[in-house]
Amino acid sequence: MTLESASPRNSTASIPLETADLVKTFHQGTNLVKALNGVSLTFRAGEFAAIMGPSGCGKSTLLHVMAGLTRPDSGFVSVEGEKLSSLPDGRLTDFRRRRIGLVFQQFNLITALTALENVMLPLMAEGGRETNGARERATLLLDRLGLGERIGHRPDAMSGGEQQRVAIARALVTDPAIILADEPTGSLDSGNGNAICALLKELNEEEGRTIVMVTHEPAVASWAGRVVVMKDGTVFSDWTADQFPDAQSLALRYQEIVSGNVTLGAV
Ligand SMILES: Nc1ncnc2c1ncn2[C@@H]1O[C@H](COP(=O)(O)OP(=O)(O)OP(=O)(O)O)[C@@H](O)[C@H]1O
Repeated sequence: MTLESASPRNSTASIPLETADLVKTFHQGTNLVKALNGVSLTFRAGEFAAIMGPSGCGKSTLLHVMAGLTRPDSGFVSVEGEKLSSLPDGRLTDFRRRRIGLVFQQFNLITALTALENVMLPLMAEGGRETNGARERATLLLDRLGLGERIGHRPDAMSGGEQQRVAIARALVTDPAIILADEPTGSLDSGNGNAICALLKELNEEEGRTIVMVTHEPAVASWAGRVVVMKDGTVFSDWTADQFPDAQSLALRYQEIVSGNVTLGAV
């Protein structure tokens, strides 16, 4: 079963996500850390991309900037042609809620709410009022993700893999232009991690969802059709699936970069 799209995901939005020359600096005591140092990337509609790189290279910062959770010092992010920097805070929050689906390593579900209520949250109107069709859409999504029997359960009564599927359902419920996932398998064992990767791949292939996922695991990144490797706040390499035929070859190439055995010109 494929969920019907309420938005023109593949028509007007051929470039759902673009970044241009992003720079982001953080203060750490008296030091300045350049987390992003000129990142320009374009993600096409229906693309499934992984962002990899050694710890501290700026992956999460990039994802947060693309999600509008962190404002860059310079450069811009454009989602479906809308520059996030041109939106004041209130409109940015609203835009993000409708057009960007977020998935985090720690699931970020509300423990006092059931799976169904968590998934309905992005559809609730001002004052917590239920909007038309919210319950039906959330139920359909949870069913689609194999959680039809679990909709009344609270997160602490669910496995990590189930909680992450609830979080993915919540990310999908507004039918956003893009799904941004920060280490979505990072808190899961390999079996549950694989199941989440398979689910993301299915959502990408069967529904044309554009997905950008941060991970430091080559086995997880190899599910994607494109792998961007970052180093020191910049894009070090940008590979398509034909350049890494399997997880093992990706792991080898990635390890060479992380260990410093490859220079930029050789990638
Ligand atoms: N809020 C912050 N305040 C200060 N420094 C920060 C902040 N967020 C990130 N940094 C620094 O920016 C750099 C990039 O961090 P970021 O979390 O984006 O890296 P990462 O590649 O996601 O790392 P990891 O794989 O370990 O999660 C790091 O040096 C980090 O210490």
